[in-house]
Order: sequence, then structure tokens, then C-alpha cells
Amino acid sequence: MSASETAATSTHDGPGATTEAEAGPLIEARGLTRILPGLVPVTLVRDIDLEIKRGEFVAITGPSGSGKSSLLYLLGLLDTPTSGEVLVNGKPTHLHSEAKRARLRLSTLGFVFQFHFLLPEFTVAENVMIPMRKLGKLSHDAMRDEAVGLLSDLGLADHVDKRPDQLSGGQRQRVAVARALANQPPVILADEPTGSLDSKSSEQVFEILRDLVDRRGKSVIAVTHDLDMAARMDRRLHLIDGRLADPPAEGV
Ligand SMILES: Nc1ncnc2c1ncn2[C@@H]1O[C@H](COP(=O)(O)OP(=O)(O)OP(=O)(O)O)[C@@H](O)[C@H]1O
Repeated sequence: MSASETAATSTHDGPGATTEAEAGPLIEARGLTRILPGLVPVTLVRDIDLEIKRGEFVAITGPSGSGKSSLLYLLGLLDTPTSGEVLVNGKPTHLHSEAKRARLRLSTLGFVFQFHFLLPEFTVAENVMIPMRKLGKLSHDAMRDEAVGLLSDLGLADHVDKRPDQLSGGQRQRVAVARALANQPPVILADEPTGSLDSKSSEQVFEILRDLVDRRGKSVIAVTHDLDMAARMDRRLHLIDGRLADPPAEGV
């Protein structure tokens, strides 16, 4: 069974899985602007208004340097706007302390980057347990069970006690997806999640993300240069020079 089939047929849906039925958007940006100060200030994004609803698979596209990663980091509360705000579950976040933002990130947002960023000295299961450990809600055994469940769902049951360097690139990225799901966040933010994978692994990871949206009701926001992939998502946000724009008919 392929990883995507495994994920699609999974019954694993641990505590805190998205059963909440709030009607409003999960993530909102209002007038979001980020300017790096300096002798020559650099505008990363400007005047972005958007809403991400529950169960949406949204692509962020645009030319290189158009602000895609910057926008994702702002939506993920990894960076703070110069003006404007990000709301999570309808609640403003701009007055939160860094500790409160960190906790909101841990419980609400899962991150997948182009490179897996797994810690090489830890096993696969231990890597997936890291965000759970930081949230501090579960016992060691419960965290381990949760991690093994998530990894099994992604077709990695036989690899839980291996080190990352014993896995293929595609398998490592699937571990990164499991780690992003560790605290059952309703939103996954992915920065070119398939950007460093071969086409087969890339398709597997895409199918896993698609499945998280379709069958688990997650919202996935993914930066991508792959327009075919973007076309298979539900909606596309296109950036030009840090602003939202209509996507071109063809090409980036
Ligand atoms: N710390 C920084 N200092 C100076 N310029 C920066 C910094 N971070 C980003 N930039 C610039 O801001 C712009 C937006 O960067 P960003 O990485 O968000 O774009 P991107 O669309 O994700 O690009 P790519 O597709 O190449 O990854 C780029 O011109 C980038 O060079």
C-alpha cells in the first residue's frame, strides 16, 4: 500500500483532531505588511487581506522573491508584521507575548519546510515527539503512542526507531509531515514541501497533504513553484512584489 493510500485509509485521529465547528475562518490577515527596516527598507509583503477556511488547500505562488515565504512565516506567527494583523480562530495575535505566540503555534499550526530539519541524533519517533514535548500535555508513553500512530498512518511503521539518515528523502519528508501533525493542529503551513524531492516522492507527499484536507478536514497552505501542483489545490493566492495579484493565465 502506498503512503498516500495508508494515510487515506487511516483511522488514526488522536485527541484534538479537528472536530471543532467554528464557522469563521481559521486564519485571517488584515492589511498585513512587513517592511525590514534599514537604510534601504525592504518590503516583504504589503497590504495583504486574506482568509483561510477550515478544510481548504491553498497554494501560494509567485515569482522568486515575491514574498511567498515571508507571507507564510507571518501567517505562521514566525514573524511579526510591521502593520496589520493575523487573526487565528478570529482572535488577534499581534498583542500576544512571544510565549503565547509559541504556544498558539504549537497547538494550532504545523510546519513543513523544503528541507526536513529532522534532528539527526534522535530517532524518527523522537523527532515526531518534539512538538508534543514542548506542549507538555502528554506522558512519555502517550507521546510515543501518538508518534507511532502518526508515522504508521504515513506508511512509516517500520521506521519509527531508525535515525533520519537511514531513510530516503521522501521518507524523511513524510516524517516531517508527521512531526507537523504532532499536536493535531488544524492548520499545516508548508514552504515548498516537495521542492527537494524526486517526482515520485513529491507526488506521495502531495497526496498526503491532499488527504489531510479531504479526509481529516485540515487546512493546508503551501508555497509552491509547481504550477501543476498549485492547480490541484483548492485555491491559489498569487503574489507579485509582495502584493496579492491575479495569477497570470500561464506560467509564474
Ligand atoms: N532578511 C532579509 N534581508 C533582506 N532581504 C530579504 C530578507 N528576507 C527576505 N528578503 C527579500 O524579500 C523578498 C521576499 O523574500 P521571500 O523569501 O519571501 O520570497 P519568495 O517569494 O519566497 O522567494 P523564493 O521563491 O525565491 O523562495 C526577496 O526579495 C528577498 O530577497
